Amino acid sequence: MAENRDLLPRDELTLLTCAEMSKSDGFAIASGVPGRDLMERAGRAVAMAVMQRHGRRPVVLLCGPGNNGGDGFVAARHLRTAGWSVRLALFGSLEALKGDAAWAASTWTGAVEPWSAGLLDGAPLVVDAIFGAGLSRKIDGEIGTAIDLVNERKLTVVAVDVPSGLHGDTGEILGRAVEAETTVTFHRAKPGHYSVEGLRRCGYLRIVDICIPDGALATIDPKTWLNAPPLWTHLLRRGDIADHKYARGHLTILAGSHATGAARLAALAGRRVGAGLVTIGAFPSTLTALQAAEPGNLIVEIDDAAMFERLLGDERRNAVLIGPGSGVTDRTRGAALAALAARRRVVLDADAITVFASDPDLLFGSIDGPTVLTPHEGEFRRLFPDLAGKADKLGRARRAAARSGATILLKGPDTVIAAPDGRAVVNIHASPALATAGSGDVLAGLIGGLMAQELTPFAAASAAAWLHGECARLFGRPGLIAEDLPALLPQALQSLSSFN
Ligand SMILES: NC(=O)C1=CN([C@@H]2O[C@H](COP(=O)(O)OP(=O)(O)OC[C@H]3O[C@@H](n4cnc5c(N)ncnc54)[C@H](O)[C@@H]3O)[C@@H](O)[C@H]2O)[C@@H](O)CC1
Ligand SMILES: Nc1ncnc2c1ncn2[C@@H]1O[C@H](COP(=O)(O)OP(=O)(O)O)[C@@H](O)[C@H]1O
Ligand SMILES: [K+]
Repeated sequence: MAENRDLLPRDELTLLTCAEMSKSDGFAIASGVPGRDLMERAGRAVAMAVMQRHGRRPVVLLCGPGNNGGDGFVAARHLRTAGWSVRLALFGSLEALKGDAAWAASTWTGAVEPWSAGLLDGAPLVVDAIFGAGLSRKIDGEIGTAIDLVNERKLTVVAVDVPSGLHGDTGEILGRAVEAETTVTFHRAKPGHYSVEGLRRCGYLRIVDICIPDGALATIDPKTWLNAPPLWTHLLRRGDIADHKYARGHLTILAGSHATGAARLAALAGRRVGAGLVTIGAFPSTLTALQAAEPGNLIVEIDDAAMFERLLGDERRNAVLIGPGSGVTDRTRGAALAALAARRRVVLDADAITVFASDPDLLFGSIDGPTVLTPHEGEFRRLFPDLAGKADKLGRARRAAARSGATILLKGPDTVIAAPDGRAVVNIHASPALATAGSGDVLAGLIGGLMAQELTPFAAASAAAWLHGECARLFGRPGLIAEDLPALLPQALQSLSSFN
């Protein structure tokens, strides 16, 4: 198999933090593109979005004290030139505007009004140019009142860069945030756009090119991408004439004393995604039941961790999945430690995460090879109590990956996959229908199946998360259950041909 089966960074899928975006602007300006040209393009793009997405109607621009407000002044000018009825309110004073924003305000010949609730009478379309990348504290006072009123009245809002109140990096809501119909952002999206709060508030996201030179990304060395097939589709095996099943890897899954369905779902996913063989290590009392199930699974008896360790004496068992239905037992803990010590490609999910709750450092100290942990928030809390329950999912997953030495796949509508070296991918290719028992087992099986085919943990977890979401989307009607997902994998894999 190919030597480097890692994710391929793609410029077009890069996500930039607010600081990285500001660095890009700096690069553009240093390359001879004046800052006001960037603002002109940004504001014009906002006006275009308003006109393309909405029929002509009165529009009110709410402008803040920084450059986000500057974009608003430019948009107001273009809308008025196009014949729209435009009113503009500024939070703060014209005299206090600086730099490009002061220039933008000087090109606006209409009235600059103070904020008043009356501006929203008659349900105008609202352009939210209050705060963007410069949001630095909770929104309250007059601006808070204005945002609350816009939201309460359910006015149609086009937001500039981010809905004001949404933090572009962490996806946190600082006090409150605008609920937008469309958000127009510039150059590249930010992680916050794809956080749960961002997905709720951005509406349709339009990413506009404002002519920042290509070289800008190279100077930033970005570390975050939106998950999509161009990152990893080249790593998926195509059939080779010399193939044999061992060439496609052998995934071994540890089942428990009950809930054998979890291991079966994972095994189906592992085989469908291309592992050459999948073995289920069965507890003695479940042996017969598992042997009577899917005929393509190999079943071996595993009483305890020592037996599992002996099983790994076969070098061809290159990937191991422990956790789905494995049980929170010494057998599970011992098997996980044996797989890590044997430097196999290891996926630890569910019970194999929970079993280390009393001693996470034992787990972290044992991770020295390609490893993925796939916690949901509850399981994450057990291993990383100090990082749990806060905003900034991306930052939390990154810190967990650095601390544990494993790739962390932190689940949810905005699944984050973070590698120990600081790289991260955000996956929003999903469906709420995945919130069904057993769907996580399928995901774990997909990761294990791809690791068996020697994808790196980061690439395997990214590809698996996308394929998992694609299966749910392909189902395309209500009533999805976990069993449906593996059956849809062939179609999901086939759909990747359009990305080649
Ligand atoms: N140079 C660039 O990077 C470009 C930036 N552009 C726009 O510029 C924006 C960033 O501009 P800025 O850095 O000036 O930042 P913002 O315009 O987002 O806001 C900064 C101002 O808001 C104040 N502020 C922050 N949080 C507050 C709160 N909760 N309550 C009250 N005041 C608060 C700050 O003290 C500062 O005065 C981007 O979002 C984008 O819209 C575009 O013009 C394109 C080019
Ligand atoms: N609202 C949602 N939108 C998108 N994906 C979701 C949502 N809720 C759950 N999922 C996905 O479904 C899977 C559920 O996994 P998990 O909680 O481990 O379930 P189980 O253990 O029952 O199999 C995860 O991949 C998660 O990201
Ligand atoms: K905004």
